[in-house]
Amino acid sequence: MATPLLSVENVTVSFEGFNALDGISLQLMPTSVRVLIGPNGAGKSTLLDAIIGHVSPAKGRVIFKGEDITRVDEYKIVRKGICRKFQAPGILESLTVADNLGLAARRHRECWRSFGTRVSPEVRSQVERVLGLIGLEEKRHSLAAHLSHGQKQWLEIGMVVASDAELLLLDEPAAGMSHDESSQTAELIRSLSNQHSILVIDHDMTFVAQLEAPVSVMHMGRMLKEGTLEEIRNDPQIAAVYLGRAKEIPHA
Ligand SMILES: Nc1ncnc2c1ncn2[C@@H]1O[C@H](COP(=O)(O)OP(=O)(O)OP(=O)(O)O)[C@@H](O)[C@H]1O
Repeated sequence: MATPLLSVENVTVSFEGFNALDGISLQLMPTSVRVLIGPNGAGKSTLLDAIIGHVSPAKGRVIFKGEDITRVDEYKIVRKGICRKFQAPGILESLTVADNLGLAARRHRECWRSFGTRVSPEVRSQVERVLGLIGLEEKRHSLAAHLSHGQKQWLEIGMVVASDAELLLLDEPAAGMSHDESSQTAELIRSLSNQHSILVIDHDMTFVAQLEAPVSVMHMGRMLKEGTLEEIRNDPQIAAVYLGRAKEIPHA
């Protein structure tokens, strides 16, 4: 059987005695997409924080590529190949699209001493590859400030990809997008799963259905259920957790 890229094993995270994560476990295989849903306060963001080393678990382990990273510093975890994209784009608006991607690629390939010198052919080809993936070739010389909201989100996903991360953590990547942009984002994430593993938090069930991926449902810091969107949708326990709102989950 294939080895998981990521294993979260019985992780507990406490804030002043309150368990935001309460012995949660999750596995993610290489080149796969997983969607994380759950009501507000379920612990979804805290789980991403625990994976990336932003909070330190009181109990349990996080294993990435067979290595225990539970208490490794956040910046070292990023270098090991996990990268997180927050809901608000973190791009540099005064730089061009290509320069934003170049920065992300260089962070991992070249030491900071070489910053400001010529861009290496390796970085240049990485920028071209990612521009193609995110569909922004035509915008390569545009300032990031001039992009639409959806394009800014795609640029930031591109920056995560340019950094060579193997595991991408995406927090509501389609938030605030039009229906078309949202569909394109789902398509982009599906295509990225050829080379990456992607853990996506989202509340928008139309978007979740478009990802065509297994869904993990969190509730009160625990994993309530994992399955297809259809299985999740038909589970009465989950309907109760969402106080009836699970009926809004569309058929996959
Ligand atoms: N730094 C913190 N200090 C204290 N409590 C926190 C902290 N971070 C999160 N919590 C609490 O932990 C619980 C889980 O929060 P978390 O943000 O992980 O939930 P979530 O599922 O991401 O919710 P949402 O969908 O609203 O973003 C909440 O009750 C929250 O108030």
